Amino acid sequence: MRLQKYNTFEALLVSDTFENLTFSCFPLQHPAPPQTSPAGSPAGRAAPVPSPSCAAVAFRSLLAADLRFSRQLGVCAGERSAWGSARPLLRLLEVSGHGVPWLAGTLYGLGRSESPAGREVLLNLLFALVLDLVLVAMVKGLVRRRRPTHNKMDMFVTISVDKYSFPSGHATRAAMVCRFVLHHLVLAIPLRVLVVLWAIIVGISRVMLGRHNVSDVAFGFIMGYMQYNVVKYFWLSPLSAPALFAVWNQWNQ
Ligand SMILES: CC(C)=CCC/C(C)=C/COP(=O)(O)O
Repeated sequence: MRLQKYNTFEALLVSDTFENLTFSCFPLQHPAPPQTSPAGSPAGRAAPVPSPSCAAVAFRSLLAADLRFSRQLGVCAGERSAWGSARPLLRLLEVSGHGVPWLAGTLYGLGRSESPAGREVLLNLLFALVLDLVLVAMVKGLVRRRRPTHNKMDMFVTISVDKYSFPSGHATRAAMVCRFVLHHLVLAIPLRVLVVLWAIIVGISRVMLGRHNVSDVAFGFIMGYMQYNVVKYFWLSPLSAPALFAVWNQWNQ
């Protein structure tokens, strides 16, 4: 049977419609009474099928709605999709929220920065970006939710866990970087609004490109928002990490 290939969470997610979901996971109607063999022997008895709880039915309904809604929003999933002509623009947005340019830009800034305060902020941004990659990889590897079937796997630089979609790494990074930038950069109001808009648009574009379901992005935003709290808690400074800054200063002399 097809379901035997999946773990429980995947089994809930492999079907694209509510109807498929009910048939491919657990039946939502009450099962037919178990059949017994003519002799009534236990060997001939069909295993009873458990009826799902209300919470399980509600959860599955939500997942089915998520899959269906995400498919409808995937209007740039291919060149021939409804809004396929906007795909190159959305792919540009994809690169703007990708880990490689953010890591490369931060490392470049660190190498060029001459002020200790600037270096401290950039070092913490580097820590935040690495933390984000590690946490997202862990959750993706644990949940193992497959990307939507309408996604074209033509993404720019991926790692093995990126075949999974929960949570969206772009959404976590966008939310975390947005909070980081708003806290540590002195920006005029229009620029602050632009940063927030960028984060929101990066998230929405993941669903429009067909890379993710809405729930992947929603959870990604929440996770990224909370990741900034971790960065703030473990903020690296000459006081909290004197050895690190001593090595750094030595290296830059
Ligand atoms: C290889 C490096 C440094 C980062 C990978 C960035 C990436 C491809 C994340 C996946 O994002 P989504 O989960 O939003 O598709």
